[in-house]
Amino acid sequence: MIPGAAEHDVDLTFDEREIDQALSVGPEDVSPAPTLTFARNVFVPLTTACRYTCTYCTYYDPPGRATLLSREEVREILERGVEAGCTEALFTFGDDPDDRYTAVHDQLAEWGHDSIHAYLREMCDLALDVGILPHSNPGDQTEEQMAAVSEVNASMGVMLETTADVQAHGGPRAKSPGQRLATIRTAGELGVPFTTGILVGIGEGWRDRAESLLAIRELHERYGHVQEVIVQPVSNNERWREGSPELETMRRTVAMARATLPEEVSVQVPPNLAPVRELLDCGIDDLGGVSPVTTDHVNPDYAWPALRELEDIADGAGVPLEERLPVYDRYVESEWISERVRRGIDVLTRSPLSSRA
Ligand SMILES: O=c1nc2n(C[C@H](O)[C@H](O)[C@H](O)CO)c3cc(O)ccc3cc-2c(=O)[nH]1
Ligand SMILES: C[C@H]1O[C@@H](n2cnc3c(N)ncnc32)[C@H](O)[C@@H]1O
Ligand code: MET
Ligand code: SF4
Repeated sequence: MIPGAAEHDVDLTFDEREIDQALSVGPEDVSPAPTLTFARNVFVPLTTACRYTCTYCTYYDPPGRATLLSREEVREILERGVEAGCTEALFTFGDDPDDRYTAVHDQLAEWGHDSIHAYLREMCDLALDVGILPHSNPGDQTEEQMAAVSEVNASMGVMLETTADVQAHGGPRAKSPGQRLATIRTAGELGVPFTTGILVGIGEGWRDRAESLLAIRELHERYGHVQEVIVQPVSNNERWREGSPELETMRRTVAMARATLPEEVSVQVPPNLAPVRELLDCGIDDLGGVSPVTTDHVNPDYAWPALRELEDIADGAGVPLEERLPVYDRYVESEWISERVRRGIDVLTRSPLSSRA
């Protein structure tokens, strides 16, 4: 049983046979993708406050140090993004930051907001005004929280991380796999194009990886909302010293993801954290959000490769590199996309992505 699944009323029905099937997949069983995509983004770390303390994460600050970006700071980042031709504003920050930190709560109140989601909504609105599409990943969300921001986001996301009960999520404040799955399900119920993924090397085993991918597949089969699944290797930093997964582990996991997930769901590996050249034959078809402007605030020691290097990676594999929006094409014309976001998309696509700087 997946920890927290019963509590969050998540019932998944895959069986042992499907797990065995996923476990039997290797790189030789999948084909390389015919194209590689990426999105040009700016990272907007709204706050470093977080209710959790994942042991692999350097992003969160202890209470007292945590900060909140002001509207003007956010505007400045967004404008730099637009100038650099970015299409995505990646809003990602600590989970429920106002829950544990009175300073964050008080600052929000001073700015006239009763929750981080109310502020996020205003910042997404600002992004659309400035001319860039919001993709928010605020961690776990209730239906009410997600509904408050879904119509001002082109897509949203949360990493499942793993369905296993790992020590990295231990302690009194721990991510619950059941709650993560409930967040992914909520996105499906609300019709939000969604990004999720697994974090590899945090203490999970092969069976857990198979189970995590099957859980994502089942939720996607119900709602059709998963646009991409990130296979992210955990990276070393000053809090996490247990190392990153071996190349062979990444190769088998990417192949497992490709073989387990339906064809329309992209398999993304971030080029700053993994040797993507050596994973292309395992079925990656997306390199995720890459920023010409901001650092990866979650993994600040790992710089983004230049766009020229992405071209080089695609060339090496003999496939075209294509820029995409934070929302995948198949959702753009659907009723899931609000009028407000559609207008933002129209403005961006009037100047073809391929002809931009
Ligand atoms: O720069 C990063 N982008 C991350 N992204 C952004 C992602 O690369 C792109 O924003 C998506 O591909 C959407 O275009 C995430 C998005 C999610 O929805 C969920 C998790 C992540 C994780 C990261 C991350 O660690 N670093
Ligand atoms: C936004 C996402 O960043 C990921 N994340 C957090 N810390 C690390 C790390 N050390 N290495 C790789 N990914 C990490 C988690 O998967 C989170 O969901
Ligand atoms: C640095 S993690 C950012 C998003 C959120 N706190 C999560 O873990 O999912
Ligand atoms: S990974 Fe996300 S939830 Fe975990 S401590 Fe870092 S910011 Fe918080």
